Amino acid sequence: MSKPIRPRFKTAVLVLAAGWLVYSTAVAHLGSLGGALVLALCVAGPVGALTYRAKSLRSRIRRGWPDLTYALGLWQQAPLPRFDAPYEYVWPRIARIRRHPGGLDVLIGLLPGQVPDQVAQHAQGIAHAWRVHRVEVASPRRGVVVLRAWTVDPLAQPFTTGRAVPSLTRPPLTKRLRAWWGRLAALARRARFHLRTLACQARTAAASAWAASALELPGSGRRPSALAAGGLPGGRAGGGGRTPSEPVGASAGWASVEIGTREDGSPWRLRLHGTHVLVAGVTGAGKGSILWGVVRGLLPAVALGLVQIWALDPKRMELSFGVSLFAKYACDPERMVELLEDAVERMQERARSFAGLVRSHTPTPDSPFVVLLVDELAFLTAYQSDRDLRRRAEAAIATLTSQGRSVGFCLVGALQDPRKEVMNLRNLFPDRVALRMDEAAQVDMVLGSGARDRGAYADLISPDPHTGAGVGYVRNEGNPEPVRVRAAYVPDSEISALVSQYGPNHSVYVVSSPLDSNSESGDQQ
Ligand SMILES: Nc1ncnc2c1ncn2[C@@H]1O[C@H](COP(=O)(O)OP(=O)(O)OP(=O)(O)O)[C@@H](O)[C@H]1O
Repeated sequence: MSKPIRPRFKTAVLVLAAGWLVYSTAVAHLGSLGGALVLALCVAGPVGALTYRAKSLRSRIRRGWPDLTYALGLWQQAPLPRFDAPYEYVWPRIARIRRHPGGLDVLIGLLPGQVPDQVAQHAQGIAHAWRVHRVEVASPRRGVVVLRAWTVDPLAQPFTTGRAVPSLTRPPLTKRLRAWWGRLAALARRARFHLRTLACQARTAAASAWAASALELPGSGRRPSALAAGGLPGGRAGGGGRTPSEPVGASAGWASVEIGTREDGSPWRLRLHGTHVLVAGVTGAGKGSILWGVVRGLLPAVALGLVQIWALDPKRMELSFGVSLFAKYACDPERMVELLEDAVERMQERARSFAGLVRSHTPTPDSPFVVLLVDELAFLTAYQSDRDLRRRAEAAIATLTSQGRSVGFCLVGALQDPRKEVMNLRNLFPDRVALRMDEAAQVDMVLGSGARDRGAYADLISPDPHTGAGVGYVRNEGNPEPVRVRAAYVPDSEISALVSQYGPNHSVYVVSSPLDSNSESGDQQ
């Protein structure tokens, strides 16, 4: 028993001796006031440290981990060294706790026979036990699980890229003061979040530079030319096989568009060229902000003639607001199906002309990148009472999504109900976004099996539009890990501004008018 006490005893004697030395020096030079100050510091220091230790999330996690793992059923019985030895239990140990910009990463070593899914299915219970906003589970390597605890929700505040719409009635002073205080607090939280992000990025960059120099890699710190050209999804400029001789399209951004923010504070760029995107969410989940984010991001390239946006708007309430921005627009069932079939025809014609000559499509005014926005896909595939129209629509959507991406056709479809009876073609969309969902099972229907267990709790997104609209989880083709994102809100005033800036500049071929149920065809300009 005496062995572990001895070093502590020595330390205590040394600390007391040092304290006495500091105290007597302070009394000798500053008198009794100096002595009182040193005494106050001596009391406040350890009390502060003990309080922090007791209250900090890090120490709460460490202290409560054995009990929590017991409650979650993650304990195992240790093998008995002798038949008469008492039973002993082991639990997955915390190897390390690291800071990340929005909270803590807790690195757990799994016990033999345990799999990450066993921990992942308790992510919610762990978040409640730790009193944090959310816990994500990832397994970066075999035998290890990282529990990413988010203490704050960086996406709780909505944002737009346009100007705020001024309120018509002036709220009372107390309300205004509270709103100002809320804004200040949110600003401080954002600043803190961004500072932490910067610090993390600097640390990561320093670590990779150090690792590269330690390994003496030639050209360390430089990206391979293929990546530097922006061909990666998520590259800030347009990509998709872009060559240095095509600066125009690159600056206008057609391969991907920035439509919001990811949970880690980085911009959320939605890849469009070379893929198709399915956006699912209940009514009011914010599908409109994604559709309008795509439109807003593509308009500079539309103005250059490199991109065409075709809009299918069965509700007549969403995309009709900016009808002059689209190369084609349809809102009644028959015209919408015709428009889809027209896209299929053009796609096949382009494929025939590319065959043997071009392997990847690069937009030019002669062969623009065509983005079809379909609001409420189920209207064509499930709710359509005309069986022939439904069959034609399904055939056209299936052909476009299975063959269109390599020849510069992208379908962005929105729908409310992701069940197979409603949308049996969802597997043909490589990239998918799950906004707020009604049921837990629907999350996996949209994002793929196991997405919810990996932390995509789309069914738990707040129904309050201020906190939850536009919030969702995105799963890209190359990365099965769902990423939490929030789309920027595109207010009506901004759509009007886009219409007046870009609307009259290019010719509009309206297939059917949003104001008229008797559809008509023809060139408007
Ligand atoms: N990104 C966002 N940030 C904040 N609020 C948003 C955002 N997107 C939408 N909202 C709010 O939520 C409301 C509903 O959004 P929206 O109409 O886009 O939902 P939806 O999913 O398209 O619904 P529906 O399927 O019924 O058309 C909007 O009126 C707006 O107030």
